[in-house]
Amino acid sequence: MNESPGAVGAGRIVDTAVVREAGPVRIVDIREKTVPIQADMSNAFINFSKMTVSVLALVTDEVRDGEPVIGYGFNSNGRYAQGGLLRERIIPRVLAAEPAGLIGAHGDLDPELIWRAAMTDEKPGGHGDRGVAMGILDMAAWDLAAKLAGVPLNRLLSERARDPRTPATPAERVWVYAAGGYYYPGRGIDALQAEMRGYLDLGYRTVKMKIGGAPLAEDLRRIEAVLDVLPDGCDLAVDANGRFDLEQALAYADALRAYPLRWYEEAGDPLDFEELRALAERYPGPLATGENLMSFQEARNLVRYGGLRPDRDILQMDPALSYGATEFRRTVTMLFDSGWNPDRCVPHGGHQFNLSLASAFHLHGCESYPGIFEPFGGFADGYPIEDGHVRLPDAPGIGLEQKASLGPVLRDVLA
Ligand SMILES: O=C([O-])CC(=O)C(=O)O
Ligand SMILES: [Mg+2]
Repeated sequence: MNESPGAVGAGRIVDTAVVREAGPVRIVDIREKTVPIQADMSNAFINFSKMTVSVLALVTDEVRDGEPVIGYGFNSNGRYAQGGLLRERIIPRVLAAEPAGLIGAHGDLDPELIWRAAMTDEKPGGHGDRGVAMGILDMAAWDLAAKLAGVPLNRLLSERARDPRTPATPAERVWVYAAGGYYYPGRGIDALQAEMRGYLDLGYRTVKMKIGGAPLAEDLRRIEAVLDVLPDGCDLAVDANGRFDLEQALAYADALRAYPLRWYEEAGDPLDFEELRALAERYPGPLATGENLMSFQEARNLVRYGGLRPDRDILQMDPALSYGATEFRRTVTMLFDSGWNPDRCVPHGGHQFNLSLASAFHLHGCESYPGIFEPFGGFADGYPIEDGHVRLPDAPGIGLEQKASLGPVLRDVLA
């Protein structure tokens, strides 16, 4: 058993696993556990005191170094755990699938085939929480596929899931920015400034803060206070979490254009493309949105109808919340076909799965949540942020075992 920090030993499973004699690897068990990631902080729309995450383990009969090979997945923060959907529909379909039907051209378990089995008898539309549940399963399927292939996920995705227009090898480092600046009870501007200084000390060059949870004048004071602590070469993005109607979105836009913001995020409802279009006509700076689009089809509607500008705006679709990497590869192709370069994408989510996708598909970057949404947020231990960029570990899979604080949570799914 690997005793390195963060190793996810699962001896108990070895005892019960059907150890394979010959033939392709089989999935022998799928476990889901709902865990809290509560924090008494708020964006303009929700408070996170009751936030939860589903952690899922895909257990195989492949044993290496005395341990079964297991793929792990979880959802990004902001959408709740999906135990119901997973346990009632998605997991039983994968377990009921003919094992040989899940083996792809590479002779191993294929995430695309697992995805299709899980979506059996699901009608089009109605994405929402189903996209989240599928994202959790798909993350585990890709973690598993990369572990079985013995390569880091960014390399596997680059080899097996890359659009031909994407560079042939994964990016070695990815631009990341620190997302924080939430509203906390009784918290003043000094604490906000201290939080942002902390991100700069960690090596970040771009920080993000919440707006829309306070009156405009107060938000402008908060923004100016953060800009005051940012040295040259650093910048600030702001995020309204879909709080504003058109009138409010435009009032903020008119005030925000006085500041050199990196972007103005999710002003209005994620599906109100008419509001977004009007905002894009009025606000000259970069806009960002997409984290609450839960499917390829919704992302396509954003590109078709949202009035966004491919030369400056940022797309934040989060693969972990929207049917996974298997679906995101289709989104990448759709973007190329629509005259967008995927390097306008900066996925929401702040974890290693999306970081691997950003590297494999040469996206502009990836979100990061230093110190919040732990232990799910954040990257591998020993990979510091350097001048706003991070490198990826060279271990098989997503690299979740390279983050010691995740170990107990992953082990617990199997308990
Ligand atoms: O507060 C949230 O739900 C997270 C969010 O918008 C972001 O990371 O951009
Ligand atoms: Mg956001």
